[in-house]
Amino acid sequence: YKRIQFILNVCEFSNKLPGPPTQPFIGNIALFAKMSNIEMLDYMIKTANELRDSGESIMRFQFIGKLLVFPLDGKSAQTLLQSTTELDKGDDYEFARAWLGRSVLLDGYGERWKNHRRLVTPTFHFAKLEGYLEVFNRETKVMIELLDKFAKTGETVDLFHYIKRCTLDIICGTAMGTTIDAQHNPTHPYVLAVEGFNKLSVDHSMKAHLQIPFLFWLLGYQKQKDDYVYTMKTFTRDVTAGRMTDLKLGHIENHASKRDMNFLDILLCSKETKDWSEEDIREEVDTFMFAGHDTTAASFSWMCWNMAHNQDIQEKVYKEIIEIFGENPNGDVDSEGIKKLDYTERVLKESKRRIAPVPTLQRKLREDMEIGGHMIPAGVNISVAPTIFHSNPKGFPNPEKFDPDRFLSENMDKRNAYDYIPFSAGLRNCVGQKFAQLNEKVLLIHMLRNYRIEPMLDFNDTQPSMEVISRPSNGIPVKLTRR
Ligand code: HEM
Repeated sequence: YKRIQFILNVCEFSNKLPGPPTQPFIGNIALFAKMSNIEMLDYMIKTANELRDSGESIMRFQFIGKLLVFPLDGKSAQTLLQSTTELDKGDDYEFARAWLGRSVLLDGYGERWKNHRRLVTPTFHFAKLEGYLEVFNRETKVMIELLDKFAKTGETVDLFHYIKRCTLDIICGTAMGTTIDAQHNPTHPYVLAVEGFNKLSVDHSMKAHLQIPFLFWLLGYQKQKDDYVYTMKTFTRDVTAGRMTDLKLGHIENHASKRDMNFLDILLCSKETKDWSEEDIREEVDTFMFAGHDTTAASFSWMCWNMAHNQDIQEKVYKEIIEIFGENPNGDVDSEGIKKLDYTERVLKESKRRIAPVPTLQRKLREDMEIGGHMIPAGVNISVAPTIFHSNPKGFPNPEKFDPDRFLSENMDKRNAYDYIPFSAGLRNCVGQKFAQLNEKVLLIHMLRNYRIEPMLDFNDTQPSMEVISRPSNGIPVKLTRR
C-alpha cells in the first residue's frame, strides 16, 4: 500500500513538471517501450528543443514512481554541477556496484570519496601522463599495423572494434602495467567479460522487467552477471596480488621512477594508501579499466566518423600534424609536439560536442533543490545529458554542422561554461580527462599520418545509441587509403 501511495504521489508531482504526457500510474513507460535506443536519443533531443522553445529549462520523464529530471541547458544544470554537497550518483549506477564497489566513480559524497579522489588525481598529473605516452604509441602502432591489410585490399573496415581493443590494451598497460593483448586476442575471457557486462548493464537499465531482481535471476541474467564479474575481478586481483608481492620484495621502488610507474604501482607505493584494503585498490584499478577504455574508444571512433565525413577538415588536421611531427608514419608522438596542436585541438572538441561519448550522467538529490525554476524534492534522480546541451541551437547554432571554430575563444566566451560538458563539470568531473585527451591525440596523429579515411555509409546511417557510452549503432565502416 505504501509503495502504491508513493507511486501515486510521484505521478501527481511529475505531472506538474514539463515533459511529454504521461499515462496513469505507468507514466512514460509505453512511450519508450516502442523505441529503440537510437530513436530514444532523437526523441529526447526533439522534445528538449520543443520545451526550450516554450520557455522551459527542464524536461521530466516518469516510469512507475521513478522520476527523471533533465536540465535543458548549462545554466540550469550549473546549480547541481557546482554544488559541493550534491555529489551522490543516481540509482542507475547501482548495477556496477558488484564490480566496482565503493570506488571513486560510485561512492557517494563523504570523507571516503574525497580521500580516494585526492589520492587518485595525482596519477594524472602532466609529468606522469608523459610516462603513459610510451604505451599510447606502442598500442596505437599495433592497431595501425592491423588496419594495413584493409588499406592494401580496399576492403571496408569497421574501425570501432579495432579502436576498442586498442584502448583496452592501452588502459591495461597504463592502469596495471600488464597486457591482455586484446588486439591480437579478441576472444580473451577478460575482453568478453567486459563486453558482456556492459551490454547487460544497458539491457538492465532499458528493460523495465529486468529491474525486478527475481525476473533478472529467473531469466539467467544474474548468473551471467556473476560470471562476468568473477572473471573481471579475478584478473585484477591476480595482477594486484602479484604487484603487491613485488612491492614487498622491493622490486617496484627499485626499478621505476614515479614517471615510469603505472596507476596500480602508484597507488601501492603511496604512503597514504597504507590502510586501504587489497579490495579498495582493486576497485579503483577496475574503475579505470571501466571508465577509461569504452569512453575513449567511442570518442575516437566518432572523431574518425566526423573526419571521414568532413574531408576538408581532415586535410587541415593532417596538414597540421605533418607540419609538427613530420611525415614518418612510424615515428613516436611526443608531448612537446602535442602541445603545439591548435586546429586539431578545436576539431577534437567539436567532435565531442557533435556526439558526446557519455550521453547522460545521473545524480540523486540529497536535499530539495531548485533546478530550472522548479523545486525538485530530495531523492529524485537528475540526469545531466551532455548530448542534450550540445544540441541546443541557442549555444550552438546549426548544431548538426561540424564547425571547429565554435571553439575559438571569442565564440566560447559567448556561452555559459556549463553548456559544453563532455567530461561533466565540478567536483565530480572526469578525473581521467587529460589522460583521455592525450590518448586521443596520439591515436589521431598515428591514424591520419598513415591513412586517409573515407565513409562507407551516410553520416546518419550510424548513430549514437542511448547507452552508458554512445556506441555507433552501425559501427564506423570506412575505407582506408595509405597516405
Ligand atoms: C573521452 C574519454 C572520456 C570521457 C568522455 C569521459 C567522461 C566522463 C564523465 C562524463 C564523467 C562523469 C560521470 C558521472 O558523473 O557519473 C566521468 C567520470 C570519471 N571518469 Fe571519465 N571520461 C573519459 C575517459 C576517462 C579515462 C581515460 C579515465 C581513467 C583512466 C576516466 C576515469 C573517470 C573516473 C574515475 C570518473 C569518476 C570521477 C568521480 O566520480 O569522482 N575517464 N568521465
